[in-house]
Amino acid sequence: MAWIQIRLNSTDKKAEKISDYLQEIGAVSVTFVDSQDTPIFEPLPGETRLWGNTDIIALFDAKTDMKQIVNLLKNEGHFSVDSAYKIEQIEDKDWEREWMDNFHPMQFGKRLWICPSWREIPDKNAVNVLLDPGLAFGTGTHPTTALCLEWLDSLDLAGKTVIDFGCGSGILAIAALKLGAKSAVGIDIDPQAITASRNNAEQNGVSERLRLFLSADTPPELKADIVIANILAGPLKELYPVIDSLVKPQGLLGLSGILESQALSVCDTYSQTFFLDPVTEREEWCRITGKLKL
Ligand SMILES: C[S@@+](CC[C@H](N)C(=O)[O-])C[C@H]1O[C@@H](n2cnc3c(N)ncnc32)[C@H](O)[C@@H]1O
Repeated sequence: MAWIQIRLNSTDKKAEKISDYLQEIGAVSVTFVDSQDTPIFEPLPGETRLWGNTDIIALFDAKTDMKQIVNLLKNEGHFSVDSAYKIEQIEDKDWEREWMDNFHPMQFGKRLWICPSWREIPDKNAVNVLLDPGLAFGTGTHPTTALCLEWLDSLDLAGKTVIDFGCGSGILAIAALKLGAKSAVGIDIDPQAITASRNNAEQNGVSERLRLFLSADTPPELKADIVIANILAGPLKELYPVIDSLVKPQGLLGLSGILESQALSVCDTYSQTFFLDPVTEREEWCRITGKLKL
């Protein structure tokens, strides 16, 4: 399978914002490379690097209209009309190798680590989730996933049931199971996410405790002690009646994928039936948590 990659240079400060935007407009992965340290990423012809810093490499499906992607980036002010960028067609194996070079174990909260399978596990006594980058969202590198993982790490999940709504790679459900949850359910609209979650659960030895459903096939009476949903503010508001109905009485809710500027309106919606905690922010993104009132 072939992919299209766009590479552009940015200041370190702007890189996260551009990465978030690239993922919003369909990038299946975004990687940062320190442009100072990597001779293979020399400045492109015509590119002046006033601040040195970061190369952003985003991967899109081969059918993507890259002219449209470039126009969207320019319209959003993420780079100027004459900024240098490079678009190239690449093969699966090249992309995988690039990911392997740039993906390292990451710690979330006190107990939890997400570790690529080809790296040494830094702390064998920690709760280690083995997870390799794939085509479904969720490796821990995005602030919204990180916020969710840290929340799960902070909870006592022993014996609890968990629903991961919008499971992507299954990272949150698998982390919850490894942190002690009794069982978990992953739900997604994307069949690729269901496949990725199943494979990742197998790799982590938790597949017997994880059930997976496409949204349309979700059993009607499904409920859990803890529901976590890292989608986006718009869908989270639209899905309020569905997500609300999935939480058991006195159950906990964690929401992410919400920009700071959207937090108030998501809180307005969910405070109808949840006691909400103070909002937690990270790099323009938010996490909203709470407890069902009834
Ligand atoms: C930002 S990713 C989150 C993945 C993972 N849970 C994480 O935290 O990294 C959002 C996921 O929600 C799924 N999604 C979007 N809208 C949905 C909906 N209406 N119902 C179920 N899943 C949805 C997407 O397919 C995607 O896999």
